Amino acid sequence: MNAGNRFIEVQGVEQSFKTAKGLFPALRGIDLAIARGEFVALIGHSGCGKSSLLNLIAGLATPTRGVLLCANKEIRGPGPERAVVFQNHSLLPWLSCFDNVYLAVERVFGAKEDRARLRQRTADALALVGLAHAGQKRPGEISGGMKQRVGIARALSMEPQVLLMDEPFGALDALTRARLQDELLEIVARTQSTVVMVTHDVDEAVLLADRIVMLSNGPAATIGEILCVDLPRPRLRVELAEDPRYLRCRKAVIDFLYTRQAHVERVD
Ligand SMILES: Nc1ncnc2c1ncn2[C@@H]1O[C@H](COP(=O)(O)OP(=O)(O)OP(=O)(O)O)[C@@H](O)[C@H]1O
Repeated sequence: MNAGNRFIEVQGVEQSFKTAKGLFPALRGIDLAIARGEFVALIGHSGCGKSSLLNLIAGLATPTRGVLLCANKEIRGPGPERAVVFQNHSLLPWLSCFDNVYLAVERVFGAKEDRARLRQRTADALALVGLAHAGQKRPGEISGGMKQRVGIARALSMEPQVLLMDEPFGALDALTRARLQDELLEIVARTQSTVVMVTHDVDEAVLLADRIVMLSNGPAATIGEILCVDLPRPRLRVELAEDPRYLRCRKAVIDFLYTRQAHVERVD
């Protein structure tokens, strides 16, 4: 990766948490460079520190040691260029889907653009995830998959340079999850976004990512291995199922998780 391609940089990062029993070292010695437009999946056993690393890139936490950069600027807090999608979608239940997205659009573009333009941006983002018809519904009136799509629309509506996703499909049934993965592949291809996604799902990581960053078990988790997924795009899940390259990548991740980092907790 050449120097100009180091869009997100994680340099010598350590993250420790204060606990009742003293300082808990969650992450240690994390070095990672992510290129603009790259899709990176973070995978590892439960509790190894995936969310902690994502939160650091999001600027929701500051590292105990080391530094994180986005476009050569130190990450010192959250910013509209780095939008986050959480597993629980975190929509405001009293607002319509449209207004949930509008709120984010207004925060980012409200100072410079008129109301009609902001509404157009909101409508475009909902259309991008196939929810043009559901704008007036409240989160309580739509399915889990639709809520997650609103969360993605809200993130995309900010035109972020980076999409940070923490197990965005983890709470969904397998079919809905597959559909949203396919939609995400299309959206990312269209928007050329840089994506960092935390997942427990080996197939999801291989289907979506350009590189899979595998974290070792904690405490003091570090990057155990990075796998380049050399599958051409567009990727079609039905064709991939029997592709030897797909199966090779899948096996490499499974070997890492179950042989080298054997652990009994949940990994799909
Ligand atoms: N605020 C905190 N205070 C104390 N310990 C924390 C805090 N946040 C995370 N930890 C600990 O740091 C470690 C890493 O947590 P993290 O949530 O990043 O793991 P994860 O890989 O995302 O887990 P999961 O896959 O189960 O979501 C865990 O042992 C967790 O208990």
